[in-house]
Amino acid sequence: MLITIKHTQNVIKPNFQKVANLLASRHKPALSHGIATTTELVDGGFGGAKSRLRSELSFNFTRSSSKISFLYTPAARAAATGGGSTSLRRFYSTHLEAETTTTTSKKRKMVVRLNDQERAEKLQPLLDAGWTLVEGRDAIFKQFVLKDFNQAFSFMTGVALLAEKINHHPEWFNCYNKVEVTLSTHDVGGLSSQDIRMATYLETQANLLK
Ligand SMILES: C[C@H](O)[C@H](O)[C@H]1CNC2=NC(N)=NC(=O)C2=N1
Repeated sequence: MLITIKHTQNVIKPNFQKVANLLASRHKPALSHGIATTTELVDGGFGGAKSRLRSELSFNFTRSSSKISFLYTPAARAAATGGGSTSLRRFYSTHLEAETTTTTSKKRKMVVRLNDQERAEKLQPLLDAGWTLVEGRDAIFKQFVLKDFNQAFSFMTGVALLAEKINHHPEWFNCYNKVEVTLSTHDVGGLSSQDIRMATYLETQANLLK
């Protein structure tokens, strides 16, 4: 069976890459390495029969990079090269192990829920500034009262630009000069540093408009 470079580049590697990127963006500190396996039916080369190829994706995450390598298991190697011509074997074995290393972008911040110490240090100043904890949710709420609708909407526009920039969006309601904002991080099911950052920005912007 001929695993062409094209197949590896166009199918296997990008799929693994997607898994790795997802894991890199969502992995918990505890998850520093692991093995993911996938099996796929791959056309045999030169009219060979289809066979099931089981590949292993092994990954290791460090703070600044995630090293992803995928190896075809010995069984797959045997299945893939057994019976093939010598040239096929040679081709297959030279392209059998491909290693990709991606460096998760330095900018991507791993988002986790605030721990107790962070809540005491970072959440308390916001509660002092009028934010309240939402009943039954790990979220914070505040109603901002601006001069008029025009000011309220420009306030929201500025916040919307930050929301897009940091990929963190408020749950909000606007009625004339009032803007009601609820913040929580859906991806982690509660408050994270993103909410602190967004709330702090809202406070700064609202104070500028006073
Ligand atoms: C797919 C997209 O990146 C995610 O859904 C982002 C978008 N904005 C978000 N906003 C908020 N408040 N919480 C999130 O978890 C979140 N996740």
